[in-house]
This record gives sequence, C-alpha cells and structure tokens, in this order.
Amino acid sequence: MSEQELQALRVRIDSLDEKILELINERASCAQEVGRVKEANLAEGELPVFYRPEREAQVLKRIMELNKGPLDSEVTARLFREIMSACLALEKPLTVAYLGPEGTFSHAAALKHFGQSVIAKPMAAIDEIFREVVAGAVSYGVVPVENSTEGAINHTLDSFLEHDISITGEVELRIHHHLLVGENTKTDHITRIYSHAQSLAQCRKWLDAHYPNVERVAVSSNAEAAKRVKSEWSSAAIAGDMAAKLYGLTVLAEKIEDRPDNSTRFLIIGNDAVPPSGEDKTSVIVSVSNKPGALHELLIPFHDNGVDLTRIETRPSRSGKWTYVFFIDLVGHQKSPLVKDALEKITAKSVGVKVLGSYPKAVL
Ligand SMILES: O=C(O)C(=O)C[C@]1(C(=O)O)C=C[C@@H](O)C=C1
Repeated sequence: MSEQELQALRVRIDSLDEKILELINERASCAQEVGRVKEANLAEGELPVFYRPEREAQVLKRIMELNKGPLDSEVTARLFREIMSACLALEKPLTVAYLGPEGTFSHAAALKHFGQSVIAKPMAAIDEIFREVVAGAVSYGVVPVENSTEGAINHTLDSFLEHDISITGEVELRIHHHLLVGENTKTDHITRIYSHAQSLAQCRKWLDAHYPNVERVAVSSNAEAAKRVKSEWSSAAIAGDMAAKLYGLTVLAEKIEDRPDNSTRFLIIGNDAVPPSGEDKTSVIVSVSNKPGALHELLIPFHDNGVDLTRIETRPSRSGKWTYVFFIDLVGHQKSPLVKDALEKITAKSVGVKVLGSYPKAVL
C-alpha cells in the first residue's frame, strides 16, 4: 500500500469518526431526555428507576441481529454495552457492589454486565453485598452463584434465604486462571501458591502435575492472592487477567484451569422487579415437606405446562434438621401465563414458594 493510499484511508476514518462522535452524543442527549421523562412521570412517593435491564437486553440483542460485519456480533454488542453504560451514567450513575478486592472475577463480571461507567464498590463478603443492596447503599450487587467445574456457590444460595431481595439479571464469565509471580519472585523456589479455594480446586490437576509438593494456601479471593505475592519472593498466585494487570504481576503459566470451558455464572441483585424482555428466566425457592416423592410432585406442573427448568439445587432449609429447599431456575417470565399457572399450582402443593425474580437471559 502506497503512502498516498494510506493517507486517503485515514482521511476517511477521520470523517467517519466525526460522524460516529456526533451520533453517539446525539444518542447520549436522547438518553438524558429519557431520564427527565422518567423523573417527570412518577406517582406520589415513587422513586425513578433509571436502569432498565429488560430494555438493555433488547438493545443488545437487536444490535447483534442487525450486525452485518465485518465486526463480530459479540464485539458490536460489547461496544454498545459501553455506549449504553455511558448514557445511563448521564441519567444517573449506578453504584454496584461486588466481591472485592479490586481485580476479582466478580469485579470483571460487574463491568461485563454494567459496562465501565458504573461505580463499582468492592465488598469483603457475599453477605455484605446483600446487606448493602437491601439497605439501598448501592443500587445493585453482583454475586457468584455457580461454577461449571465446581458447582454451586453455597454462600450465595444461603444469603437468598436470609434476605428479601430481587434477582434482576445474570452474567456468565469465562474463567481463565494464570499462575502469577511478582518481580522479586525466584521462580525456581516457589514454596507456596495462594488463591481462592474454588480456584485452587479448578486448577487441581494442573497443580498436581506441575507443583505437586508446593503448599496450596486458600485466601479470601484471587485478587487478595495476587496482592500478597507482589511483595513475597517464594510465592505465586492463581488469578485472572484483571488481577495480573492491576497488581503488575508476570504470567508464569497461562490458562491453567483443568477444564477449558470453565465458567462462572453471576446474578445481579437489586430491589426492583424487572418487566419481561422477551427472553427471560425466573428463579424461585421452593420448600417442600420431607416426604417420599415430594420433588417428583413438585416438578409435575412444570412438566405439564412445558416450562423448561435449567437448574435445580438443594440446600438445607436452615429452619429445621434434615429439611431442604430447592433453588429452581426456569425459562420464562413469572408474568407469562404458563409460568404463572405452574407457580400457582406449586404454591398450592408446597410448604412455600418464593419468587426471587424474573430477569433477561444473559446476552453477552
Ligand atoms: O430506555 C431507557 O429507559 C434508557 O434509559 C436508555 C438506555 C439506553 O442508553 O439505551 C439507558 C439506560 C437504561 O438502562 C436502558 C436504556
């Protein structure tokens, strides 16, 4: 390519950028106007809800459907994710609590779901995230709920039994673990590897093969592990990209998780119910009496109404010895007639049903 051709293309890019810039700002002004409309049309005592997960899911899905390339649909959706995040921040900046410290996978999940314009607040424990949301100190929280390798995150499930809270969304994150060291680490003298217990478990086979005799130390988070090794000379940490960058660590071995499809699903928790988006899921807790066939009985209305269940998890009910509750995720919104009917039938048969929320199926 000649210098002249290159120059001409750059002039074209500059001109396109001007148009894009103008359009993005026109969109931002429109969102500001939406914010004003929301504030102007409130009933007495009602508070405005600026963040609309169902609308965001529709916008992102539409962009993916419209996209003709050459950019990948997911890439275009991520760009629009950021544009919407910035537009929402003009209406009202969102505050979101996640399991800290900075650089955890929960932090990455919060930014993936809400975009970079959110004010992300690290919390020390899952229960604290629930409490902050219930108290209204933050608008939303992001909590891990299941990992494809290690299963349920029981702390999160149990917190739903203790707090009155809504699920307003879900986000899935591919989890890539790396072995990280600080600049002073003597890589041939590693005597200790820090990480969160779940991450150590997700890399068990790799550790057995490469560091069979090195002490594995479980700490409160991967980011905490990364923070520690920064100043130690004989330790390494297992953590993700975000923590590696944030704490300036070197990647000694990349993607060491035992399963290449290792992913964690996070839930978004808040205080408002979400209207249908067109492609939704609903999460419920059902308590049944401790008698034979109780689970089978419970599942019949779902089957009869063709309601698809994506997950069932059992936890002790915490209200009696050897009694259990079921956490059930299903496809559909609680307002859809078939889901509503199934839930009513189950309510009649069980000891109790608590609908945790209906929310858009993850787009990204
Ligand atoms: O449609 C709205 O309700 C908006 O506030 C606009 C907008 C957007 O930028 O498209 C911004 C924030 C909401 O969460 C959803 C969508």
